[in-house]
Amino acid sequence: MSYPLRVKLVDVGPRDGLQNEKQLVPAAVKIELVHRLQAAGLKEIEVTSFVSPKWVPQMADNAEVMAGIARQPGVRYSVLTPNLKGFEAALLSKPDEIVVFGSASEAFSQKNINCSMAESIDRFAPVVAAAREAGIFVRGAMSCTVGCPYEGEIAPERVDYLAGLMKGIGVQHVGVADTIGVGTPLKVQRAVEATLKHFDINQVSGHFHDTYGQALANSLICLQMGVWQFDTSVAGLGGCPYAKGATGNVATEDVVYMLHGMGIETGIDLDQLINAGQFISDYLGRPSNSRAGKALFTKRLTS
Ligand SMILES: CC(C)(COP(=O)([O-])OP(=O)([O-])OC[C@H]1O[C@@H](n2cnc3c(N)ncnc32)[C@H](O)[C@@H]1OP(=O)([O-])[O-])[C@@H](O)C(=O)NCCC(=O)NCCSC(=O)C[C@@](C)(O)CC(=O)[O-]
Repeated sequence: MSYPLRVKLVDVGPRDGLQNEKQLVPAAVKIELVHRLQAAGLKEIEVTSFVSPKWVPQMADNAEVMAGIARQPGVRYSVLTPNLKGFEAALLSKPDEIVVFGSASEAFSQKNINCSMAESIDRFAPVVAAAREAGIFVRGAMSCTVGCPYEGEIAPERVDYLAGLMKGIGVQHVGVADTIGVGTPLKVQRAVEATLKHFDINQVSGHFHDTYGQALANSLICLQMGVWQFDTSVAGLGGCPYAKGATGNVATEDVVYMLHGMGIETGIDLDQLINAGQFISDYLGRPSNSRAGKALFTKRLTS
């Protein structure tokens, strides 16, 4: 079995991780989290989303957070933009990358962005065109590629269809997301295979929530398929407001621990990453969801 020599992780903690928090997290805390993540060696951070504040109040400080970051050369800062209004607002914050987000499930598309899959693509098309015209890289997040909180299991044909639509409007990279963390490795493999009909292996990443404890196994099977880019969330923060019961993304610390243990480079300093996870967990007043993070932090205290 061969594995990639190097893996790129995008920490989505400041956006996906915090969007579902009931208490408003101050912009200064979000900015400090971004600073700690870049200090730990993360080269891409999903900072915030330019969505409706009525839908996701936690992200209402998007411009303030983007403006407050002391940007580090070599680090890419990405933001979610569901429509032209969001893109135009995001543009003022000079993101390196924008993310349009669609779903392989019709029901989730309606609940999350208030439109059908086809309508979402019509909305994304001018956003993608404008971003590419402005020289901004475009990623597409594909939600519910194995399971949906409203429709249940999702067939790979739905992923094939969505990936084809994303490709058709000029999206440059897609994330195969298990939004509610129900996927198991062979189902995830089929979703990735469906995506690979439209995108090159270098244009595909995995985005796995860990609700059922499958996210590391799902990441591993992707690695075996040659996928080398993953979204992860420091301290395993997260959940989507429109996917009730789903827990956070796989913890960045757990993925880094696994990858380093396999001899795969990430460029991330695990000690500093654990500090970042501890910082946000302390702020939120609850333990980190990262198994490796907790174990290594306890070991540090007792040695
Ligand atoms: C898409 C909309 C806006 C449609 O929402 P809508 O209500 O259908 O929008 P609308 O066009 O009818 O406009 C209604 C109001 O919203 C405003 N509006 C319209 N657009 C914007 C905008 N961009 N920014 C700020 N305001 C906006 C607009 O100006 C208007 O304001 P009003 O006249 O009533 O005062 C809404 O459904 C929305 O914001 N949804 C976002 C939901 C969300 O953020 N979900 C979480 C992210 S996805 C996710 O987490 C999954 C992912 C990516 O991580 C991968 C995975 O795990 O699956």
